[in-house]
Amino acid sequence: MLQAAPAKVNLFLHVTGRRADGYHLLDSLVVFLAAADSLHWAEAPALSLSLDGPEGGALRAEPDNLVLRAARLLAEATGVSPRGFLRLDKHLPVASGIGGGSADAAAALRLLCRAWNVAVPPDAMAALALRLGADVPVCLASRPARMEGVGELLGPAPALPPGLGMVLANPRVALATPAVFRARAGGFSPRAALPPGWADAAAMARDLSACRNDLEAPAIGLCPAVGEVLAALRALPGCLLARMSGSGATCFALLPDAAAATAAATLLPPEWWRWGGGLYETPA
Ligand SMILES: C[C@@](CO)(OP(=O)(O)O)[C@H](O)COP(=O)(O)OP(=O)(O)OC[C@H]1O[C@@H](n2ccc(N)nc2=O)[C@H](O)[C@@H]1O
Ligand SMILES: Nc1ncnc2c1ncn2[C@@H]1O[C@H](COP(=O)(O)OP(=O)(O)O)[C@@H](O)[C@H]1O
Repeated sequence: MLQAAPAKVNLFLHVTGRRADGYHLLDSLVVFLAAADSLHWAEAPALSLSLDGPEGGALRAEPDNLVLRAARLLAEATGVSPRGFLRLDKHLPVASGIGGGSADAAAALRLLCRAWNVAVPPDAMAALALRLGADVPVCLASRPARMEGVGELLGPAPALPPGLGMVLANPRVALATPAVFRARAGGFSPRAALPPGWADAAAMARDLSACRNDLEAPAIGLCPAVGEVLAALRALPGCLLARMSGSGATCFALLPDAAAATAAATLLPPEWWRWGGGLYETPA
């Protein structure tokens, strides 16, 4: 059994406030890309996880993978004993602002519901997801969404133009989310005003240019290479908009089509993690 765990990109990220517990209130437009980890499950009496793939090495030393935490939480919530051999094929860089860990956790919840033949009502599933991370609820459906609250309030995204292309680039520096939030200075941004949809990529880029990622400046302060990545993305042929995703350090460039994005990614420095393609096609 197999479940894709697609990368998320925050097309903009406004920090609109702060809760008493220190978590930040956000307004963000989230889309999912064909760039993905994949999680595999096979029958086995005990629960285990192996890490594979080009980015698996970065996680091998960590004691508690989000996939195993998701599995244990689901088992506890449904009263089953956790079982199965899980293999995570890791392609997305760790701690990079494209939600790889959150996508893996969401994929584990979905895959194990099928594998263990358990059903959890959508509201309870969303609550379980939120316990694993603020970004996990939006990753459960892996569809474009307007994300607010600390990540738990999900609404429809504006209708997106078909065939969008996206280039991702990461300078191979891990940025820890809490450190970037801590480095943020200044006040809060307003909620963005968005239209019901965009007819083409240029119109979308124009409206998105009026928004921002409020974590971009603090991330550049902690990791100046983010500035170099943004400059390189802006110089790509066909780039309509370049911005950092989430708490970084991965940045994206929006292009009018996926083929142009695939070609453009090859122009970036080979020592960076780089990817070009289209949006994730959510299975019906
Ligand atoms: C910033 C975002 C934007 O999509 O993406 P990433 O950079 O992680 O990809 C997310 O809100 C991250 O979500 P996630 O990575 O699941 O965060 P969590 O594990 O829940 O929280 C990690 C830490 O980030 C800070 N945090 C996270 C979310 C939020 N709304 N406010 C916060 O202040 C807190 O310091 C928290 O302890
Ligand atoms: N399967 C996983 N993939 C990525 N990170 C994981 C995973 N399991 C646990 N982690 C931990 O979660 C952290 C990623 O969190 P975060 O900084 O929010 O990443 P991102 O910005 O990519 O969403 C990593 O530093 C790592 O310690």
